[in-house]
Amino acid sequence: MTSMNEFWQTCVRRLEQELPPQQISAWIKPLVPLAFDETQALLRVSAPNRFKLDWVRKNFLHQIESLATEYYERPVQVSFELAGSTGSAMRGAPSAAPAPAVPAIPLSERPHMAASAPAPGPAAVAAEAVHDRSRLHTDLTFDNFVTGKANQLARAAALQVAENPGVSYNPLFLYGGVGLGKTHLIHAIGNALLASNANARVRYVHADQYVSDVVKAYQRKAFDDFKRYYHSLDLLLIDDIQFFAGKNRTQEEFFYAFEAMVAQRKQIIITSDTYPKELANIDSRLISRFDSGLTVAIEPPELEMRVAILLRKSKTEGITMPEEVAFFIAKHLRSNVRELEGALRKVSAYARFHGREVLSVDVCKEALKDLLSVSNGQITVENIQKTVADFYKIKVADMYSKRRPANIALPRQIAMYLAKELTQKSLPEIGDLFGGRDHTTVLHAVRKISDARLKQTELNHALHVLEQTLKG
Ligand SMILES: Nc1ncnc2c1ncn2[C@@H]1O[C@H](COP(=O)(O)OP(=O)(O)OP(=O)(O)O)[C@@H](O)[C@H]1O
Repeated sequence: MTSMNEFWQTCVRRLEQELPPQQISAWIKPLVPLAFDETQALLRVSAPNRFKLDWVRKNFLHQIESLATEYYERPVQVSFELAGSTGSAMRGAPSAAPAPAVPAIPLSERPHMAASAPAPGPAAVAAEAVHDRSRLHTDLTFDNFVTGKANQLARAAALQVAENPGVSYNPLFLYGGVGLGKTHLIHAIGNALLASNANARVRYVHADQYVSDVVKAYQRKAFDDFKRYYHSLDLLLIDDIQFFAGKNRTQEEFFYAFEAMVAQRKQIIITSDTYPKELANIDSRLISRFDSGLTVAIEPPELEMRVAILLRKSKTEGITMPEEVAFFIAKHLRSNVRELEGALRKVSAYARFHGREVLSVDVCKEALKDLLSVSNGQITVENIQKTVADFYKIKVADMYSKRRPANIALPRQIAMYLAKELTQKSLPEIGDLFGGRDHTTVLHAVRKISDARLKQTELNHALHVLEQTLKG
């Protein structure tokens, strides 16, 4: 038996001693351990549906993490995910595989709870059914969305749309890099709308899921049902629309859904990793539709906001985090909120394991050793190359390669420009680090980008985001 399976058996036995049998059969038995990642000390566990997933995450995460930490004799993080999904459930992006009009989990399938258990009442169960149908994650609300300069416009637009769906901005198009809160914000809009109108037909869908719904409708010859379902929604939240790239049939279907919904003043909210005109392999008709409402960016959080996020999240998790500790983490981890959440979980698992009730900077240094060594505050050319390559979704290797297509040449010139701007390196040194290029090539890139950023708003915005990411 693998050590993971052995752990799981031990874990279930231990929980059986602590919890009533109904809770064990309702929540614990349906869980399946998937894999234990030795290097990250991360245990992945699947839950059969979103309802159970939310519930176990809320109520049993710490218990299971403590047991795992005890068993493996080092701090272990547990990540729950939906059975059949590949991504981490921490991302809050449900990716269950629904046929278009999916019924909520039948009440008969819902677990029966012991009186002493943290059980949802009938109203909560009904609300869960609505949320299950909408695929909304109830934890992602405006209340727990921390605001700062980086996201205040996006939040204001989102609030406006939640209050007046279909009227103010349609579509609302939110874009920004990974882990900056786009998914959170659109769930918040859905949750707010359902709170004010429980009958509203709301649906969150990840673009990937929409693509697979189209494929299923195609295979089952069920396009009428598919259309009827999507066209009948009051609010459609579609996440990561860049995944539509090259999927022509999906784009066509979405175009019809879009036209039908907007004509009836039904609200559409779209997120993407970039602004509409920059979307690759998406039909220009769609791009112009995306741009016809309001397009707002979410930028990487500034220092104060990162601190506020850490303080807020630690409080929610019941962890005492002094401000200096929050500042320490926030100064070192700058790229996105998901990274901050990961750090917080690591630190708290470490502290629990070592019996430290109050977190200190030393505990953080120790717990985050690996993360901190990568981002030790120094801006290096390697750092710039990696950040720019990630941003433009090209390979880091293309920074040194001789390839010259425009989608590579421009990011490479941007990276050279940033290397000159943010490091002490000379032009020849930078040239060397970009695959042995001549210093005149670097000079040309620096001049070209500094001129272009004065004239092109989008380029200037991209540079601003990159500088912010690199500088923190
Ligand atoms: N402003 C914020 N306040 C509180 N939590 C936040 C905030 N922004 C992001 N988060 C949290 O950070 C995590 C990542 O955010 P989210 O999944 O919304 O990112 P995203 O922009 O959709 O990223 P991706 O493009 O990778 O899907 C989530 O757990 C979310 O709740």
